[in-house]
Amino acid sequence: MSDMTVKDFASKVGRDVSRLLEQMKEAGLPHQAEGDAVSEEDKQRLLDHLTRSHGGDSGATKNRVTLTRNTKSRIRSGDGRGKAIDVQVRKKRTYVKREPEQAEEAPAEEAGPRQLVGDMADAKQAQAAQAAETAKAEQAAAEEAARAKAQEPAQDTQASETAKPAESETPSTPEVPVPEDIAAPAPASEPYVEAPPKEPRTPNRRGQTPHKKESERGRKGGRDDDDDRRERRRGNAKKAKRSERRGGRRGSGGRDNQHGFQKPTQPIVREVGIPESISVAELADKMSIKANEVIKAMFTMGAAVTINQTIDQDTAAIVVEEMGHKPKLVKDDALETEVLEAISYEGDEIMRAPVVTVMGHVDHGKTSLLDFIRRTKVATGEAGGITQHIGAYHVEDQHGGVTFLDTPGHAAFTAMRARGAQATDVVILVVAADDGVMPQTVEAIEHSKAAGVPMVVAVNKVDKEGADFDRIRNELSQHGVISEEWGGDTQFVHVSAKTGDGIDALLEAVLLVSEVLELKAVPEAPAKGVVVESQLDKGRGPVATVLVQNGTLKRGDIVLAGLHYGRVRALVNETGTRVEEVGPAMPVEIQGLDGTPEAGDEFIVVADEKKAREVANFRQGKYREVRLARQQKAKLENMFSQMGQDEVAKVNIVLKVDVQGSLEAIRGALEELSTDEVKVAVVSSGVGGITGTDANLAVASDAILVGFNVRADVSAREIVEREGLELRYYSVIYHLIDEVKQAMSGMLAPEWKEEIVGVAEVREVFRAPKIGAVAGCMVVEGTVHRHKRIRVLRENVVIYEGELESLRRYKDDLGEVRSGMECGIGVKNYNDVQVGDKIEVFDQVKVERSL
Ligand SMILES: Nc1nc2c(ncn2[C@@H]2O[C@H](COP(=O)(O)OP(=O)(O)OP(=O)(O)O)[C@@H](O)[C@H]2O)c(=O)[nH]1
Repeated sequence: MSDMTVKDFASKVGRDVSRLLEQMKEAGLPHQAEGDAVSEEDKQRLLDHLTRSHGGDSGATKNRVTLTRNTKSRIRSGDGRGKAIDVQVRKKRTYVKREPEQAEEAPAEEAGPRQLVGDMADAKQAQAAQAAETAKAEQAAAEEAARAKAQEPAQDTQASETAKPAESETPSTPEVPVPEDIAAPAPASEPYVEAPPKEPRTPNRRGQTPHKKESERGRKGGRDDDDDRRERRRGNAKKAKRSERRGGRRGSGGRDNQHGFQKPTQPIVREVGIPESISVAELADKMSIKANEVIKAMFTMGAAVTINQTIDQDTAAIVVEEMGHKPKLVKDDALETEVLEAISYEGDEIMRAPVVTVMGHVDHGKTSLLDFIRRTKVATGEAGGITQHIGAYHVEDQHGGVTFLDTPGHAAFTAMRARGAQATDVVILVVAADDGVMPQTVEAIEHSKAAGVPMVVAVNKVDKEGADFDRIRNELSQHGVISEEWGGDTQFVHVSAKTGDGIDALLEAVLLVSEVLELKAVPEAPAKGVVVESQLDKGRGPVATVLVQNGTLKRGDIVLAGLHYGRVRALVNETGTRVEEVGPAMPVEIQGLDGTPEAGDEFIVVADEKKAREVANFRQGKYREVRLARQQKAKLENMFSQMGQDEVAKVNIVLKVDVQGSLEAIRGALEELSTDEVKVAVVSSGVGGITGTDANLAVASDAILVGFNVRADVSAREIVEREGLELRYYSVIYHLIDEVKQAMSGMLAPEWKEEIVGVAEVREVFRAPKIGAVAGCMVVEGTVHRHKRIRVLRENVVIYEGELESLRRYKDDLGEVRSGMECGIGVKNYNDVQVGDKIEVFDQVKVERSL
């Protein structure tokens, strides 16, 4: 074969002359110009160099060639008119000569480098030709893939049907250009195999993990060459082809797409911190699982909960254990504890005055007694001698001081105790001499005994005739209250709240008891005590009467009381005098709190205002949670889910209606709904609008507020809003009964609910002969719509239901008028509108249920 020039050679191999020269230079050949002669040896050197640079090693055991190809095609779905999708398939195939002996045997020398490059060029042409055929082949391959999929769906893990056929067709199709001179002759059945996939980063994935799924996946995806070869040897060409496809893709995926995640082989057991209450969503989050799983788990445990429902610590702990994690109960009042523990109450103790509560049966003279003592014993202040009523007062006797809590009756005493406050040292039990021991006398005895508070019996009304002291002693002894004369330890004092007889003796007796009790306090300490009562004063803001039980409360102190806190702006005692400080066992009214704490709330003086605020905020949050939990319980919709949790589910209702007649009917009908499983109890009912007292009662008794043709007033609505009470309005008895019935049977909650969309207040009424009454209104809430149904309310009671005849503003007829605007309203077929009435516009809205 005669030598040729570089130019000839370049044109022969279809290469750019300069590029070829470059490659020759890289191969260490001396050629510089296109006219330089290229010998057979030069070609051989160039070939060796090129082979090496393609990852092969001439004469070495592994030769490889990499082919890349892009094909583009367009497929149409359906009958050809459907959506056209462009499919681009990028393929990179590396072929490796695996068997060195075979390579050696190969007559590579015979073919020669010229042949090689020539064939390389041919290969290019073949490739081009093949591209034209690709679409056809794709079609065929798609069909084949579909068939394969149908036959072995479990094995086919490929995702994209559009990309799959084009790619899968390539490696095994005969037109793949495998240059014979590189791909030295090898057994026809197995000339070349694709480069084996790199070992996945997880070594020996197959069979190493105990998870069945994982190992299966490993087996499927990680099929290696050995498997493939074995399959080929078996002559199962089709299967081999498929596995090759899979293996090839997995191979490259193994290299490029391998991620570092390893599926944990053991379940992860987390330590889950559970606060005192937690929502289902939060709990799931802490366990790193979906809320649905928690809901499911709880459902199997017999509790139906919703994602936002708050559950208590104990329940949450059970759920966490059930899910295989470790619960860790967390006290979330750490800050509070820290603040409280930081206060030191160390110091010299002094004797303090006793705090007294007066109890007894109705009309036995409790108030009279308290009033008499206040009137006669409280030193009048500078403000014209008028004593101020602040819920507690202090009297000084020649024997010592006594502080009276000015809220007679055991209801107040117990309410305070229910809040954890033990304010009373001594109870004065008032028994009217002419009436004797009555039911509430007995209750009072029980309450004070339960609190472990000693008693002094004041036998009152001794000025009246017909007193039988022995009978009283006798009756009381039956309840464990035995007078000293009879060998017991209770002092009996005969008094008259009317004349004042025996009052001094009574005070003396109280002081005697308190001496035995050795009541002590540290005056030189930050104050702490209990809230006796509080209210929102129009001029002064929140004011609270507190009883200092220990320490000294000073003006300027930072007080944390229940859910509220504040700097004490002013201290006013029972005589109306402003004071700078008060010591132990003294009542005082304080101003400066940011809200009104509840009677019975504890108050403390803290050093840091910021911490006081934080604790108050925390308490408010906690209070809200407790309230939310309670709300959930009191909802009509949740009634069914409560069944089975307790022995008998109970739904409490506070009912207000428009007229006495409906009251009896509704009350009866509701109570008749009670079954063995669910008890419907109307805890309170009455005629008239829903007031703040009704709402408070509903709060206290976990009840639903139901208004039948009546509406809630402002204070009630405020409480409803604040406490999240359920307030429902009805105007048809059947609807009310039906909804409660549905809730009881666990059916869906009412799908349709009335929603008040606007309220207009009647400010003036114009009467025109033709059109009747037109109400000049101000829209005070929402929007008044011309075409929606309306009700006319008087004193929050519905007096008419119908629709609007006209809605006007100046001379324009309007479809709707928004809040804050005036308008003229004509009610269809109703002319009795009066100033002060309200016109409420309502809508029927669909309530979406969520469990
Ligand atoms: N004669 C006489 N009447 C008295 C005496 N103490 C109270 N009363 C009268 O008894 C009635 C009831 O007295 P209250 O002080 O209102 O009795 P109470 O226990 O506070 O009653 P409730 O507040 O309803 O629980 C009033 O009419 C008093 O005037 C007394 O010592 N002698």
